[in-house]
Amino acid sequence: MINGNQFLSTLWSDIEHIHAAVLAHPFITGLSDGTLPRAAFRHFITQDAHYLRDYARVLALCATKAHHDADVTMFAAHSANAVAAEQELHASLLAELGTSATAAAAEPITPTTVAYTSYLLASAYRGSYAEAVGAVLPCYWLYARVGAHLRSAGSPDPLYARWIDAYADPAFQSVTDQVLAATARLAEESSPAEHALIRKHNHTAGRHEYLFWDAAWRLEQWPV
Ligand SMILES: Cc1ncc(C[n+]2csc(CCO)c2C)c(N)n1
Repeated sequence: MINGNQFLSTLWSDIEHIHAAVLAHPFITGLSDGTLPRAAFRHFITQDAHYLRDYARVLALCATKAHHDADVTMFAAHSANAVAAEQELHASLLAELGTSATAAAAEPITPTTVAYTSYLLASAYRGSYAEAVGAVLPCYWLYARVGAHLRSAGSPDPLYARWIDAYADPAFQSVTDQVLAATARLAEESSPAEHALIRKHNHTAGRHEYLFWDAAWRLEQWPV
């Protein structure tokens, strides 16, 4: 049997370079120094609103596939409450950006959002519980770490500061800790083949997380 916390260290070392690349990305440095163009932030929030709708479904699939009652309850609660809290934040940020959640929902879903949500849905529908957990993990983990980093940096822009405060919130850090604990337990109960799948999905989802920031920075649209 492997040690769950050691496995978490391996998972983190697999995505550490992605975390470093995200912190150095002009979208993130722009959030904390206030230079991020509003258009890029608006693109991000609009695409993230699309993303969250599918992410809630992916978490519901994790709940369906979980092996233990406690994990069913945890993922079902995150699907219902944690995602809803983010959706509320987005609705209020969109209002301050001069638009609305309804208007944002009518905007096209851009290529990177389609790629990431399709990948998550396919992994969670088709894969084992371990695969589904591997795929959803970087979403929590990278946001918790990025939020903690940005909190110490802050932002002179009140709108960006509100976004940072939401992800640096201890409640948000605590949902991440719950998922990390569930992942550690799962690893202790899983085969080496499942460990390899968790690592593969953690890495691929981490890469999608980077792309998501980058697409907002580029104001990505469908070229045709
Ligand atoms: C692209 C993208 N990746 C991660 C998150 C953060 N996040 C979204 S749902 C969820 C689970 C609990 O709310 C977390 C941590 C985001 N907003 N957008």
